[in-house]
Amino acid sequence: MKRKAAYLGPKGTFTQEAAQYLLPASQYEFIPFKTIPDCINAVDNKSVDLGVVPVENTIEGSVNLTLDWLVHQVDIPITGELVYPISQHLLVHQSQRDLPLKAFEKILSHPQAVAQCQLFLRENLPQAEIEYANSTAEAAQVISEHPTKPWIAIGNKLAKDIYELSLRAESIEDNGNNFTRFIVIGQELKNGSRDVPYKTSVLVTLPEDFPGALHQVLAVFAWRKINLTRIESRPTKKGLGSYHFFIDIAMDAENVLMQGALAEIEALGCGIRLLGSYPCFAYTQKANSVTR
Ligand SMILES: O=C(O)C(=O)C[C@]1(C(=O)O)C=C[C@@H](O)C=C1
Repeated sequence: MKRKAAYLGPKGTFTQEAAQYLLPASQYEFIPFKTIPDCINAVDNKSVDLGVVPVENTIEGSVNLTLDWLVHQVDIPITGELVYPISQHLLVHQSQRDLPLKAFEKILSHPQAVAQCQLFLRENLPQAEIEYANSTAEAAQVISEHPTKPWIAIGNKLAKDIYELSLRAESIEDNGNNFTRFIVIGQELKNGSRDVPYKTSVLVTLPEDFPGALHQVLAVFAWRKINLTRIESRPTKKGLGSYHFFIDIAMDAENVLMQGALAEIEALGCGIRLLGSYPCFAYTQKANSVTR
């Protein structure tokens, strides 16, 4: 029987592309969910085996909803990562395809997609109101359901084909270096061969706020020459000025150096939660050529 993989839907999202790139269709059934929390909850309540959700983009930064939901609402391990290229396009209903850009009244898309195209939108569609959708594909679907409206969606070519839309402008992101990091959460993937680099994600909470508290934590990694690939603070939601830190470390949690580092952070009185230790896959041109 096929394993079940949740992704942010509906059909035609970047998350679907990433999930299908990473997980073989022969082994997985892909199930769309309306929102990122719905996806994560489906993994948590075991109605699916695993889920794929976006976590960070090169232009716009963190997907805070993913980070916060993983920390505050559930306790599910991260079991893989894929960095996937993103290209945003303007999609319109066939009946609106000859309308000049300045005549469109509304732009629909996911907030991350809109943020990736700020310069283009300011220059070419300054008059249009922006309406956020749960995903780029949801925006494309709305356009397909409103053929007479002068509305435009930002999304990918998969959504263009699925919802039978026209391509009005291609690759409109502000920076060609547009990649999104997706994570796999839940049981399995993790089967990277040893030449796939491993990463460990932890959540660190400082014991109290004092000068140099964060410095002490970072020193634990620095003197061991352990490379950090990301550090992100998010509010603990317990009060203004109260933060915890997401730290990504370029090392497998089983490495003795890492175990020493994590033990030392605990000895400093910090709270430390292991979010996952997992293989990091990168997209290559040849479809489905991920090294497993
Ligand atoms: O809306 C989609 O298509 C998604 O898969 C979500 C998402 C995101 O949240 O970052 C994924 C990749 C792009 O950066 C834009 C949107």
